[in-house]
Parts: sequence; C-alpha cells; structure tokens
Amino acid sequence: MSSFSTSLSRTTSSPLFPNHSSLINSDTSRRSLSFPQGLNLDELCVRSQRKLVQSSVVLGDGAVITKSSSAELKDAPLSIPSQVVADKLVIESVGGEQQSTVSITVVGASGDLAKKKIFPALFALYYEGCLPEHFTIYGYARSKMTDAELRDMVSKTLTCRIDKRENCGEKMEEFLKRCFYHTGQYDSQEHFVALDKKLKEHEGGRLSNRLFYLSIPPNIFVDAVKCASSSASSVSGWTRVIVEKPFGRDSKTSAALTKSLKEYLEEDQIFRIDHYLGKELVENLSVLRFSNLIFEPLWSRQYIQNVQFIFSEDFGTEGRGGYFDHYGIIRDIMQNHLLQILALFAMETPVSLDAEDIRNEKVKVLRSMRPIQLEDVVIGQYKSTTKGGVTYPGYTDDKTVPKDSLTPTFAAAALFIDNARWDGVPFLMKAGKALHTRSAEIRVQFRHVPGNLYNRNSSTSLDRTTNELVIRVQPDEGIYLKINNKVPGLGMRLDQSNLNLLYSARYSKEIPDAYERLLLDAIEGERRLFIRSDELDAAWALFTPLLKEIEEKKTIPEFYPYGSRGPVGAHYLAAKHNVQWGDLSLDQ
Ligand SMILES: NC(=O)C1=CN([C@@H]2O[C@H](COP(=O)(O)OP(=O)(O)OC[C@H]3O[C@@H](n4cnc5c(N)ncnc54)[C@H](OP(=O)(O)O)[C@@H]3O)[C@@H](O)[C@H]2O)C=CC1
Ligand SMILES: O=C1O[C@H](COP(=O)(O)O)[C@@H](O)[C@H](O)[C@H]1O
Repeated sequence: MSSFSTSLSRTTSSPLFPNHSSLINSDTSRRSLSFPQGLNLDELCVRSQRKLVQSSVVLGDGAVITKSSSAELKDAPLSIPSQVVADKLVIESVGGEQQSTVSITVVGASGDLAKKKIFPALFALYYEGCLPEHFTIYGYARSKMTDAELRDMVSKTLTCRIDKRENCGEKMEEFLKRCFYHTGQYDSQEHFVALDKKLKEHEGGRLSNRLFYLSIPPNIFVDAVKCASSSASSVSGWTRVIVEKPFGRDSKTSAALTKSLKEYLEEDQIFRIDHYLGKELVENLSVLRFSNLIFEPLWSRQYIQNVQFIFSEDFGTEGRGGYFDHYGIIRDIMQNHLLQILALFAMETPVSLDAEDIRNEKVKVLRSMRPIQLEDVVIGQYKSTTKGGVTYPGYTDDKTVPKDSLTPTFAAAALFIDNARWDGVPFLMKAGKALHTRSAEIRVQFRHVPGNLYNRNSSTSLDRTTNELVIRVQPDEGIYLKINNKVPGLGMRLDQSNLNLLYSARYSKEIPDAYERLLLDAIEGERRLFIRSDELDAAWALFTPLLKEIEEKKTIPEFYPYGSRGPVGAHYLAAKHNVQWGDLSLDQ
C-alpha cells in the first residue's frame, strides 16, 4: 500500500482581534509571517509539508502486513496546505509595502529551561526553515552577559541532530548572529524600555511582532508581563506571551494569576504551555482515533475496560528540590500533563480541528469529571537505597528539602468521567520520580470477548489476556496493539502478540522536540496545544479539594526505594477497580 498525502492542514487562522488597550496590540498573525523569498514552498518548514501517512503494521516477529517504503514516503507528492498558500498570498499582497519581523525575547535566558530547551528549539526551527526570514532573538535576565557570552552559552546546547545535514555549523553561526542579550530586572519599566529600543533597532521599521517567553519562576511572571506589555509590546503587530507552568498551586492562586495576567494581556495573547501537548505521540492521539475507522467505534465504555496514563522517571528531584517540595508530583505532572492527555483522549469529536473547537471539547471532559476521592489515591515518596555498591539519595536527603517533608514524589489515582461515553470506566493515572525506568505512555485495556470460543484452547483464560492498545509517548515512540494469536503449528494454541508500529523503524526523520512544535505554534498564532483559562480552572477545580485534603490531613506517603517500581499501594488501588497496571505485567 502506498503512502498518501491529504489536504489535512492547519485549519485555523488567527482572527484579527481588536485592540484591548493602548498597551496591547491586536493579534494580526495572518499578515505576520514572511517566508524566505525565492524558496520553493515545498522546501520551507516541514510544518508546511504536513501529511497523513498510512502506516504499515509489523508483527511482533517482524513480519509485515502492509508496507510502504520510506522512499515512497520521501518522494510522495506534498500537498501545500491552504494556510501556507494563504500566507504567501497575503505576503505578496503586502509585498513592497511593509515587511514583517518577529522578535522573540526569552525572559530568564540565563536559566536551565532556556539553555536546555528554548534556544535549542529555536535553532531547530531556524535550521528547518520554519522561522520567518526576518527575526531577532533576545535573551533577557538579571545576570550580566554580553551578546558574545550569551552566544557562547547558547552554542553549547545547540545540536545538529536534524537530518544530519552538512551545513549545520554554518547554520549555527548564522543563527547565533541573530541572538542578542539584554541585562535587566524583571520588574523594571526602565529596563524593558531599553529592551524595546534595541528591539526596534533590529526590527528596522518592519511591521513588528513580538513573542515573550517567560522562562522564570512563577512569582515574577506578573512583574515581567506588566513591564513587557507596558514598555516593550509591539505597536504595529501582535504581542504574545508564552507562560510556563506552574500556573498557580490551586484554584485560588491560579485564578489570581490569570486575573493579574489579564490586567495586561488579552486571553488570546496568553499561551500557557504544557509541553506534553507538543509531544509527537500526543499530537497523534486524535489522528489515530479520528482517522481510523477501527478505533473510533470502540472508544467508549462499551469496549474499553480502563485507560491508564503512566509517567515515570528514573531520576529524582536532585537540583530541583526547592521548587518541587512546594508542588509535589500531583501538581507537577498529574494536574497538567496527564490530565491534558486524558482530556484529549476522552473528548467527543470536535466540530473541526480549530483550536476553540478542540478546547471546547476538552473542557467539557474536565467539567464532567467526578471529584477525586482520597480513597482512590495513593501517594509515595522515594527513600535512599544502595544497589551494587552505589547509594542513591532519598527525597529528603536533598539539602533544599525539609527533612520531615511529606511531599509526594509518586502518586496513583483512579478518576472517572461521569458522562454517557465513559460512565464507570476507570481512568488510572500514575506518576513518579526515582522509579526503575523513564517512560510515558497511554494504555487502553479493552473488555474481554464475550463467550470466547477459544478459551478452552488457551492455558490461561483469554478473558484475562484482553486486547490492549499502547501509545508509547517516550522513549522509543511507538504504538502497539496486543492481540491474541494462533501459535503456528498443527495444533491450536494461542498466545498474545503485538502489532507494532515503532517510529524509529518506520520513519527516517527524527521526531521534533515538543518545544519546537509549541514555539512554532505560538509564532503562527495557533492556540490548539495551549491551555485556555477555563481549561485551567476546570483542571484545578478537580485537583484542589484532593490536594487540600492530603495536605490538611498530613497524609503520610508510602515510602519506596529509589529505582523501584513504586509503592505497593498502587497495585491495590488498581485491583480495587479490577485493573492491572499494564506497564508492570510480565509481557508489556
Ligand atoms: N527546567 C525545567 O526543566 C522546567 C521548567 N519549567 C518552568 O520554566 C520556568 C523556568 O525554569 P528554569 O529555567 O528551570 O528556572 P530557573 O530557576 O533556572 O530560573 C530562570 C532564571 O530566572 C531567574 N531567577 C531565578 N530565580 C529568581 C528569583 N527568585 N527572582 C528573580 N529571578 C530569578 C534567573 O536568572 P537571573 O538571575 O539571571 O535573572 C534564572 O536563570 C519556571 O517557571 C519552571 O517552573 C517547566 C517545565 C520544566
Ligand atoms: O514539566 C515537567 O516535565 C518534566 C518531564 O518532561 P519530559 O519531557 O522530560 O518528560 C519533569 O521532569 C518535571 O518535573 C516537570 O516539571
């Protein structure tokens, strides 16, 4: 079967929003993008080459059911999404009048996230031809640094991973020449005025669009937004702000943050990032479900017995203990990353792929969720352990963590969606640090086949070896479906095998980092993968009472050794709901 391209493309375009105040500029993304002149559209950013590919399915033993060669994939005609064509037309129509530019300011540029994720993602976008022809990147922080020092710092974390093209070193040099640094306080209008002046110099009279990425601790978000919007927002184009989590630590603090941000920004200027939504396999979740006839009809209580959202890391909170102790694993992972995936998984079919249509459906799921009962939650904290002569620290061994901290580093919970589609189906979540492995996955366990004819041919009851669809978000991205199969031979013996789509075997292209996708979306004004304020309110409304109860009752976490599979209580929780954790079964 050959691959095919479709006209599936970015269906959203940013409407022209009216000015909010004299300080806030209208969102004019449709006239904001200018692509490199003289390039074939097909050679532009991979984003403009979005296509849907029918995948081959490889059995566990390597046999191929259907296969389209990677050569076919590479040579397949590309459809040019209407949005790209539209942008080109818009640019042509303003050609000769006023060219546009994007200025990206990384606020907190000296920090960990900026170095680790934001600058490398911006470079990857530049390398892929996804940034507009004219752009400038500014690092902003209190640390004293020259442009050269910033470039030196940034260059250490840039990699030439994409397609291993030969001119990477050159591209890196070109990219670094577009990076500058401005030293300033986060609450100083004067310092942001100085930044504005420098930005203007680089913008050179072009129609200016400005993106601020707040990569700073949350207690200074509002100061920075106030100064950026008052003293450094664009006067001719759009101004957008990417806000990093945590968005508060409960309903009240989150609402207060939203209210403060909205004093200076319109909701459509605020891009609340949840980087799990930018992960390839999470993005693929809706494609899998809505573009394959075989899944959507099964996507309900009628066929699905339970769904599991599992996050585990094989390292502790070392180095981030100060931050983590104030939040804990439920706020750090469950209330945002896992809940967002759950909402995408469980939503009804949206009217379209438009950001508002999708976010409307997600918020309905969140608001249909049953309050979480403390009896349906297990919390844990890792303790020191020695293995093979190596001693691994316990959570409270971190100097920045109080010795008597009860903060959970592990949690498992059973959640329910009280609507017609999901009535009674347990949605299990499990998240933990310092466990035996690093992984993130979604597991869909189907019901048993009623009156299975083959039960008598199987040594174990087939009612227990049900179908399971696994979406492995990371590492080794892939999707596999566990099926019962006849073992070849003259007899009739059954076993469970995987229909397996391993991305690294199927696609030659490297998977982009989540931050690349999300930064590009923010530049393009695509809000689909960012959290709207009502989604955030609904997420906090679900978790705040539980967190309050855990904290007020000073619930003691179950201790588990560093590098283990987590507290035993998680098994009892699953068993209570007639479920087994898929990641812990012998045959994963
Ligand atoms: N690091 C990560 O992996 C992740 C981080 N995040 C979120 O992203 C944001 C940035 O994270 P990260 O880079 O790790 O944060 P950092 O702690 O490294 O802080 C970033 C920068 O902010 C400035 N800063 C730090 N503390 C203060 C303070 N108390 N007052 C004023 N300025 C301060 C420092 O710059 P200077 O002193 O030069 O001004 C620092 O370099 C945070 O909101 C975090 O929660 C979210 C997901 C993952
Ligand atoms: O948001 C967070 O995510 C990271 C895990 O992200 P990943 O992309 O590396 O899986 C987690 O370590 C951190 O505690 C949390 O704040």
